[in-house]
Order: sequence, then C-alpha cells, then structure tokens
Amino acid sequence: MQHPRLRIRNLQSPLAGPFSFDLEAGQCLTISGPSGAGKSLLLRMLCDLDPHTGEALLNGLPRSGMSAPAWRAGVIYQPAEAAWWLPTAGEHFKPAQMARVRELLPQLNLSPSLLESDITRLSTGERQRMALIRSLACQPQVLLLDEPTAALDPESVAATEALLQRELAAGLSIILVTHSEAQAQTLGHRSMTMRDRKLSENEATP
Ligand SMILES: Nc1ncnc2c1ncn2[C@@H]1O[C@H](COP(=O)(O)OP(=O)(O)OP(=O)(O)O)[C@@H](O)[C@H]1O
Repeated sequence: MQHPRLRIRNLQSPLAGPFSFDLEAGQCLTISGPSGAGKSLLLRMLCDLDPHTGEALLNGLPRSGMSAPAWRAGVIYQPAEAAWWLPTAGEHFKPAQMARVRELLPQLNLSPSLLESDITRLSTGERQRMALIRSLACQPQVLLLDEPTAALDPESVAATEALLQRELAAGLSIILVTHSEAQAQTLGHRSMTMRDRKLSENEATP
C-alpha cells in the first residue's frame, strides 16, 4: 500500500489544533489566514519544535518511533526569518552540499560570492533566498515554508516560485504559508485557511 508522504492525525497543543490531513509526494498545500491565526504554531508542531499530542507519519513511519534529528532531516522548517549562527552563509553548508548549492544559487539570481560575505551584509531578500537554498540543500522530503517570498521583489518572487515548481515536479512535498492569493494559485494543489488556530480546506477553484 502506498503511504502519503506526510500524515497528520489530531496534532494538537494547548495553543492550536487539533489538525488532521494528508500530504502526498509532490503536493503543495498552501495555508493562508490572518496574522496570529496559528499558522506558525502548526509549522512548529509539524517539525517537532513545540510540544504537542497526536501523531505524524512520514512515508508511513510514525514520528514517535524516530529520533528528533531523523524526523527533522526529512521535514524541514524554514521560518519567516531564518537563523544564521556562523559568520558567513557558506559556512552553514557541508562540503557534500556545495555542488547542489552552486547549482541553486543562479536559479535564485544569487552570486556565488555571497557565500563568502558576512551574513549581516546580505540584504533581507538575499538572506531569504539563501535560507531557501540552505533548506533545499538538505534534500528534505517535506518542506515547511513560512512566507518564503515576503522580503522579495517581483523578479525574485518569480524565480523562487519557478524553483519551487521544479522541486514539486521532482517529488518534494511543500506546506507553504503565504498571504499571497496569486502565489497560492501558482503553487498550491490544495489550499486551506487558518482561523482561530483551526484549519479548514478551501473549495477547489476550477
Ligand atoms: N509559546 C506561546 N505561548 C503563548 N502564545 C503563543 C506562543 N506562541 C505563539 N503564541 C500566540 O499564538 C498566536 C498564533 O501565533 P502564530 O505565530 O502561529 O501566528 P501566525 O498565524 O503565524 O501569524 P503571522 O501571519 O503574523 O505570522 C499568536 O497570537 C501568538 O501570540
């Protein structure tokens, strides 16, 4: 039997939920909703950063039977403002990731020289695109993206969306929090709305 890429059952904390849904391989689920509705709370539970009850399964394997590092190797969370803990972006990558990183940089209109620049000198938009490269370089099965284009100009938004479409076509599953209806239409196979810390599925538009 084929398992969904991600299966969520009654995921809940005192702050949000319960949440239950399935996400297939290569599928993008977009989540929109007002500020403070609970979107980031859901993403944090999905990647096991916040305490919760309920179950999550990756390719049929329950998280309760996995170590936290094993789960987070498969399910990667990219917050709206990613943390950087070393002086340059390049130092955040393992040598084995560098071929992939050099492939991805031009796809997001980033110069390879930015890998050596002090991370604080990168613009907000450059850091946001570099954070996406950091997430993709880990080759996740499920990518949780919290407003990944919020700081970007239209050209960079288009480049990011095109890259995400290629990744989806290659089998990556994405949960995308976005305030952009156009982005939800471009990338989403399904869309949901978060209100008062509860999710509801939106009607599919023809
Ligand atoms: N650890 C916590 N303890 C108590 N309340 C919290 C905690 N973390 C978040 N909240 C509250 O839960 C609510 C939902 O927060 P969340 O960050 O999920 O919103 P959001 O939907 O992602 O909003 P935005 O679109 O502004 O990012 C907010 O009111 C927030 O203040």
